[in-house]
Amino acid sequence: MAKRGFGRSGAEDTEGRTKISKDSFRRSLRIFSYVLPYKYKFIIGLIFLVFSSLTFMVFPLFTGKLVDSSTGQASGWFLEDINMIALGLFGIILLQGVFSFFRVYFFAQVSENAIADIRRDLYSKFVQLPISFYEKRRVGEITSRITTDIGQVQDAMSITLAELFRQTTTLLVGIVIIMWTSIKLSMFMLATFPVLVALALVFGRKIKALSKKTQDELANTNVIVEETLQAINTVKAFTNEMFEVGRYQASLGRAVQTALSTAYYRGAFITFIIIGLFGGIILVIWYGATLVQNGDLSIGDLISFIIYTVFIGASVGGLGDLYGKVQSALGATERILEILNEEEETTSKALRSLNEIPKLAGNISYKNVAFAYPTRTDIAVLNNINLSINAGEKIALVGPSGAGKSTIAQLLMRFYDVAAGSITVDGKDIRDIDLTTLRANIGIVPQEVLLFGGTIRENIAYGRPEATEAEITAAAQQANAWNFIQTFPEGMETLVGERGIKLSGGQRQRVAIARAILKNPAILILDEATSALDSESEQLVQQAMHQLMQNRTTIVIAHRLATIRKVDKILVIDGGAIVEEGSHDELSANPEGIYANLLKLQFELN
Ligand SMILES: Nc1ncnc2c1ncn2[C@@H]1O[C@H](COP(=O)(O)OP(=O)(O)OP(=O)(O)O)[C@@H](O)[C@H]1O
Repeated sequence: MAKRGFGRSGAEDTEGRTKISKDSFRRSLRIFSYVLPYKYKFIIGLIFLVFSSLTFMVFPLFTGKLVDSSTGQASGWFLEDINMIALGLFGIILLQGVFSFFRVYFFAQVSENAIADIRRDLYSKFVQLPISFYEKRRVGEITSRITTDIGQVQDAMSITLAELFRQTTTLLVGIVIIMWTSIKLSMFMLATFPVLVALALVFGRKIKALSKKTQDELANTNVIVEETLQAINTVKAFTNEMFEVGRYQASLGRAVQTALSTAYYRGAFITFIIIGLFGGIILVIWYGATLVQNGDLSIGDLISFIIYTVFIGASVGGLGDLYGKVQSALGATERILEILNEEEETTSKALRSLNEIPKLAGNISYKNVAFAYPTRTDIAVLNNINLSINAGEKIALVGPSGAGKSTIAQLLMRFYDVAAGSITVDGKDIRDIDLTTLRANIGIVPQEVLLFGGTIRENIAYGRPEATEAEITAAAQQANAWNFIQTFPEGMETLVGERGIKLSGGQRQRVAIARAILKNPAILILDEATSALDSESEQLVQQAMHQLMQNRTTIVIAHRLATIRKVDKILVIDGGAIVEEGSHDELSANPEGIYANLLKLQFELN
């Protein structure tokens, strides 16, 4: 399971459960605001829950009376006839069945709808949270909020709460009824039976923990299998087959050891249940039988007493289990609420077409920009960056890996805010430009193009969802993508992504270029692919990029210097600062310069 760690306020154990306290309970109650829109259904469900719980409690009473009526001991009760009581019993069961149906039905309506609302809000929050939120957490951790945690809250809403109510009613009403039936026998039973059930519960917990340990050990052995099968080439290349077999066997040995020590406790548990719990029941029956013998109790009363005892025992056990579930649900609720309280980016919340968004001209200027990533505030990634690009100009950022080139581009999109200095677009600080307007005016062709599962058309249209068919086709043509798309039997309708065909790196880049063409932004960020494409594909991509750059302010993050000779200005970045600046000719004329050296190096490599 993903590690939990959202800087929670409540104390949580390793399984993500929160101690039940007034405070944690009060905080978690806020999740019930999601139930409010469905409150009438909730109340109806609650009424059926009360009815079904109460009819359930009448069942043993009628059973006892049925037995008593056979010996004529039921006289004086409102139903005396054996057939009438049996009929009444049927009636009760029928009612309970019907009540239970409506209880489940109404609670499901409430919980399914409320949970879908929470899921929607959580997802909507996720996509609107700033990138820095994601830097601090792992994806597994975040997705477990929307799966595991929500699942626990759903259980709580649909099952746990109802069960809690039902078991508590059973316990309280059960005790009142048995007291009323026979106070002596009740005292005797209450002194023994619940103690035994509680012991069984503690014992059961211990076994559950041990079983979990066994499962973990087994999971460890599976990790070895998965790892080695995935890297089977490496295993064979290093002739480490027997080494891996040994590792697997050692891991299996540990799993067996844990399983065997669990079996010891499990055996003891079963023995305890048989001797202890059933022994307890025998004691109650024995004492009850002596009361019957002395004429203090009727047989029917004893039978209903025993059934109530079993009910009470089950509810004591059930409540213990429910306590753990409520703890988990509280923990999950707090983690969900914590995310819902996170501050989101100030993007526009309305769905607007790109045409409605104001167009920027694309004059960019960085003034004394300094920056450190929120996760590593101690490391200055950029220092004192000054640059300006006029609308329509093209610049290239070059420099060693890790110099800060991509960071410069990311700051322009306001994925992060600068630590010092300012970035302006058209003379306005980007912190004062509406975030949606800013980003809608920037197009990006990333290094690694990720396509969504869907058709090629949908992937291109992602650049501007309202684009017409003709516009999409034109974009594909300009991006040099049309030709390869035509070679697929389904053309634009070809599925890509996980369930579809896999496009090559160059093809994916051309889809990304088509997306950017469709978006038609004033500013363009081209993050060149680090791995070289084959020369034909390279040429097609370069042509398409060239087409895309026309009349746009462009920042090229270049890894291969051959592709950037035509830009207006080249900035050499090293250690987070601009160390050289000029045209290709100017920079290559300085033999001591970094650019000239990079050129030489690439030339030698090629
Ligand atoms: N999300 C991040 N969190 C923390 N540090 C980061 C993050 N992204 C990049 N860095 C660090 O910032 C520095 C600059 O990274 P950046 O990606 O801007 O370099 P680059 O010049 O684009 O490198 P490359 O050419 O390899 O893509 C590097 O030292 C990198 O380790």
